[in-house]
Amino acid sequence: MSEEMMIQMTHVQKRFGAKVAVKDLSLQVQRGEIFGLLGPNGAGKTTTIKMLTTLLRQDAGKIIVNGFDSLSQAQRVRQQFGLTGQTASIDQDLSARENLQIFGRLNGLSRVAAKTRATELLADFDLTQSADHVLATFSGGMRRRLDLAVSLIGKPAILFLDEPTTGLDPRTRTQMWQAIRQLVAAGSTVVLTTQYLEEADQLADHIALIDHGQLVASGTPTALKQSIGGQELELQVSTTAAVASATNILQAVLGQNVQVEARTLTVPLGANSLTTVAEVLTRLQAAQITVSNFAMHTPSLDDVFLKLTVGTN
Ligand SMILES: Nc1ncnc2c1ncn2[C@@H]1O[C@H](COP(=O)(O)OP(=O)(O)OP(=O)(O)O)[C@@H](O)[C@H]1O
Repeated sequence: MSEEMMIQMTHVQKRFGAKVAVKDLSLQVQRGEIFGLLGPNGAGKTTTIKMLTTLLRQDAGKIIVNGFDSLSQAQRVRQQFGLTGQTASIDQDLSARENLQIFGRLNGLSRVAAKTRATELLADFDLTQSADHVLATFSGGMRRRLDLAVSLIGKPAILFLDEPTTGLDPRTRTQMWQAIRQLVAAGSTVVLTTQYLEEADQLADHIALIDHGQLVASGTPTALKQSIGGQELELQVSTTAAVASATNILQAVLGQNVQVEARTLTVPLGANSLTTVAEVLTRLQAAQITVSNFAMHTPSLDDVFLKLTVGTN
């Protein structure tokens, strides 16, 4: 395995009875990146994360985490990562600082080291001001940041973030994204699962989209969006009588097939789209065709998701 690779899964399979939850899945996570694992409900994300974190054993294939084999070196693999979602085990009657110190001690740090680490993490996650308040007074966003801080006590090489911002308001979500970006800037590798495609788009360097336990697409968010097509121009003419001549103009200028639905015309745009769109408008005006609606669309990750996955429901 190359030095840059933090996780390498090759031809991994997992069944539950007759149900194949993960089928011949191969994935690679580079050191220092945010890797987004996406897929519809039942796609196999949880099963994959459980195998990566040694909570489940795969039936076939190989998983190497930071150089260690998930089956024969499970203990070493467990030392490589932090997991979020441990807030359940955090004591509500203690302060953020006290909780961090306790987790530090549980992670094998000395009393002094646990204190120092707690102070560092409180500063990193903007919790210094509330450090000595009991958790019962914390907002959802503060709890989530503390949860992230707790998972980083042992300075893990990899962090698994499962739905890190579910239920947070937009402002708090943006703060969480900032905290995650800072982690990666400081050298961590993050594996992220999320229902929010915008979150993956904002954060992930690389995305693997899975469905029915199989990889259906992988790449940077930009590459995935480009893979399902580039920009489209959509315009609506005000009268049905103008549809035919507008179609001719679009075809002539853009050299692409025009999709017509009632008075709405849709056509893919190539490179130099702004110049060609300007020409389309000039020609439509010259032909005295009135446009009642006009839009340019760039595919979003939602489009990628909907186009490439089916899901179980
Ligand atoms: N312990 C189990 N026993 C039987 N089937 C299981 C078990 N765990 C998962 N499955 C099945 O394996 C498939 C993949 O499940 P998994 O939980 O990995 O999907 P997921 O992508 O995490 O879905 P979600 O987004 O809903 O959490 C599903 O069809 C699920 O019903």
